[in-house]
Amino acid sequence: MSTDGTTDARAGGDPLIEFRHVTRRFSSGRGSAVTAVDDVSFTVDKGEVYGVIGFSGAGKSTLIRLINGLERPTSGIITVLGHEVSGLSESKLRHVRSRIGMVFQQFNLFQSRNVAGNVAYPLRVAGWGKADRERRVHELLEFVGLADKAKAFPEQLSGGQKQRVGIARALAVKPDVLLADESTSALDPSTTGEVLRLLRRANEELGITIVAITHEMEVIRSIADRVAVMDKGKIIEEGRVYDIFSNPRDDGEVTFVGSALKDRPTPEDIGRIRQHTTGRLVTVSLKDSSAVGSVLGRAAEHGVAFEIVHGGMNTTKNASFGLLTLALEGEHHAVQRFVETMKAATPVQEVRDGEEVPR
Ligand SMILES: Nc1ncnc2c1ncn2[C@@H]1O[C@H](COP(=O)(O)OP(=O)(O)OP(=O)(O)O)[C@@H](O)[C@H]1O
Repeated sequence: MSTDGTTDARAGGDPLIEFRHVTRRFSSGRGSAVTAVDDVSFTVDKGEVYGVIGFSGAGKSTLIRLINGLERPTSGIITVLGHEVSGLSESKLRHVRSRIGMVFQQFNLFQSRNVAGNVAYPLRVAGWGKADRERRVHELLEFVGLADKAKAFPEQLSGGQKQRVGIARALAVKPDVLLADESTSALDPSTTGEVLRLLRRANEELGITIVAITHEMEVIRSIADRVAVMDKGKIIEEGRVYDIFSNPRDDGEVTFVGSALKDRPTPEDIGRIRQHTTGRLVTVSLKDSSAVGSVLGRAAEHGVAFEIVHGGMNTTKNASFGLLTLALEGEHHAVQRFVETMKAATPVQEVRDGEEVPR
C-alpha cells in the first residue's frame, strides 16, 4: 500500500473499472420510477478487492449488472477493462464479458453435469480443445481443493464445495475480474470462511481483481481492500477497509462500517459498566498498540487511574487492530490532559452515556 492511501496497483495504470456519475432508473410501469443506482462514481484498481455493502434493495445487484453490461445505465459513463461498456454493441460486450468471471449466491451449477463438466463448460464455449480443457480443469480443481471430486455431481456436494466449483468455473478462462454476488450468503459461518479464503487466494496468487457485493460485514472485513457502502442507490461512504474500521470518529458519529464492530460497547454494555464506575469513558484505537501502551503506562504520572471496561481485536485483510474502552478516574483537569495526551498517540472517541449505537 502506498502512503497516499491508494493501492500499489493504481501506480501501474488506469483503473480496471470506472463509474462516472452513473444512474440506473427503472420505471415501475405505473408512471413512477425507481432509481436503483443514483449518480454513483468510483474506481476499482487492478489487483484490488473492492467490496460493496448495503442492505437489501440498496442497488448492489444493479451495480454489478452494470459492470458486466447486463444492465445499461440511464445516464453516466462506465469503463471496464479499457472499454466504455455503456456504449458498446452486444457483440463487443461479449468480448469484455469473456474477461469477467462471475460467482453467484446460489452457485448456478448445472445439476446434470459433474464437477469437471461444470468447470469445463466456459472452456468449451470459449473453444478450448479437449486436451487443454482437461489440463485446465485439473489445474482449477487442484486450486480449489476438489481434485478428488471431479466426477461428483452437484447434489453430492456441500454448499461450500458447490461454491468452490462455482469459483473454479468463474476462473476457468483466466478472467481479469471476478464479480462475486453475495457469494457466501447461502453458506453457514464455517463454510463462509473457507470460501472467503479461496477468493483471497484467487486475488493474491492469481492477481485477479475482485468486486464483491454483500450484506455481510464479515466478507468486507476479511477480503476487501476498499469498501463502498450503498444506501438507496447512492454510495454514502467509501474508503480503505482498515482505515474505516480502525478509526473511531472524533465527532461521535458512528459510521455504517464502524457500527458493525463488536468491540464498541452497546448501550446495554454502558449500563452495566456504569454500575461500577463513574469515570469518563473513552474508546481508544489500538492501531499502534505500543504507542497506546506507553501512554497508558504514564497514566499514574498524570494523576489518572484507568480501568479497561470493554474491548477486542479485529483482523482485516491487511492488518489487525483493536478498540479498547477505558474508564478514567481522577481530577477533571488531569483526566482532560490525559485524554489530550492519548489523542496525540491514537484516535480516541468519547463514549456518551445512553448513546444510541446503531447495530
Ligand atoms: N428490473 C427492475 N425493474 C424494476 N425495478 C428494479 C429492477 N431491478 C431492480 N429494481 C429495483 O431497484 C432497487 C435496487 O435493487 P437491487 O436488486 O439492485 O438492490 P440490492 O442491493 O441488490 O438488493 P438485494 O440484495 O435484495 O438484491 C430495488 O428497489 C429494486 O426493486
